[in-house]
Amino acid sequence: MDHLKSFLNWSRGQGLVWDGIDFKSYPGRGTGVIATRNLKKGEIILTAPFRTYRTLDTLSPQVSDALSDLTLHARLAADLSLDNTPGFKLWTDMLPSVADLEASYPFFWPKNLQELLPAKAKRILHSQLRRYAQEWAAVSCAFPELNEPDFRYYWIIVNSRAFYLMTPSMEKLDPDDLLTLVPVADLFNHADTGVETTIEPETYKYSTDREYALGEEIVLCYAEESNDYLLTEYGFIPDVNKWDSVCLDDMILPLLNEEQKKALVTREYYGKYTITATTLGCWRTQVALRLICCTKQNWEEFVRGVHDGGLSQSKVDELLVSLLRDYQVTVDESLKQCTNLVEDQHGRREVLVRRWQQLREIVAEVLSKFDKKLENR
Ligand SMILES: C[S@@+](CC[C@H](N)C(=O)[O-])C[C@H]1O[C@@H](n2cnc3c(N)ncnc32)[C@H](O)[C@@H]1O
Repeated sequence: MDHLKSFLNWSRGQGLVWDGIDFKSYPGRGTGVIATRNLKKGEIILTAPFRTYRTLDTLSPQVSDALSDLTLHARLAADLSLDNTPGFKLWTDMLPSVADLEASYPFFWPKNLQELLPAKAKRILHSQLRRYAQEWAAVSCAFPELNEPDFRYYWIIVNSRAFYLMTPSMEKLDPDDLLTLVPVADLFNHADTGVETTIEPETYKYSTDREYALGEEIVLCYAEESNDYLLTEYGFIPDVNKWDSVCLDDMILPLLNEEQKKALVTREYYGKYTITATTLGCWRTQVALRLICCTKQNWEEFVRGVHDGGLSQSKVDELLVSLLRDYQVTVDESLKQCTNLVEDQHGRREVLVRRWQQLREIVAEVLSKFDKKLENR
């Protein structure tokens, strides 16, 4: 906690201002933000001047010059790895440790555990690992003195703590170049909904999205995404996530022939098929399944909004239910494999088991809704 106090004192000195909040450690979530009085909706709790951020504009000239072709993510990670200023040391001292990250991030897990992740999480992870390998190859060539564990650590730190912010000077930038590290604001933990941000000349202001009672944790929504995404990008799975979903790509895509795949690509409906506990198949899922169940002409008309697809709905529902029943078998097998893993002190087995249980619950809920829907037909 002393590290946190020193960092907060330094941050105040840099011009960060907060009111009605404090920072404390939460079991299993690291440091978070707590209300120190009852807060009304819309109260400004944190003001962070642009000059305290680490962005494209604050990269050291050596990193900017040598790595101009790389993503800002990689350039920020290299810049952090090479920084040895005293203020920066105060920040890094209170960051999660290497051991914390290694336990929670699938990126660091051994291959046998990575292979047990659900398909969507695996896809995100593989793309992270591919990108990381390319970026490290370029960074190590430009800065041979850098050691890989440092770069890898900061690469994940940037991944888990940077926001996409748009300051006026960034308006013309490529979206990837909006990545910004904002000290202190990066202490908010995540939940389904949370604090709001507004931009004022030279500062970002963080305000309450609702009333908070004294002692309540104040959170931010990092992304309205599934737990597969939160696990691979941020290293945790919340118990409650109204944005959670099951990705059906691995079940639907193999059912499509080449012509059907082409039709979906042309219409920009290829992949990202999901179900949630509240939707019985998202719009994209409805589109893809209809292509399998209906004539091409009927499908074209559905996609163009000529009709609502009501006549083919029961066929679509039946196909979806049979896919979900098959998926239930996959889920149960994966759950069994994860449950049989040897317990490890990092809690990774527990995370895998919880994730598969969550997917099982969503599928069971959707199937029970379908049962009711079919009964009422
Ligand atoms: C932006 S930082 C938030 C501050 C962080 N807790 C700390 O100690 O520095 C994001 C990290 O906080 C943790 N975190 C955030 N929200 C969480 C949640 N709801 N449950 C568990 N861990 C969470 C994860 O480790 C995540 O990678």
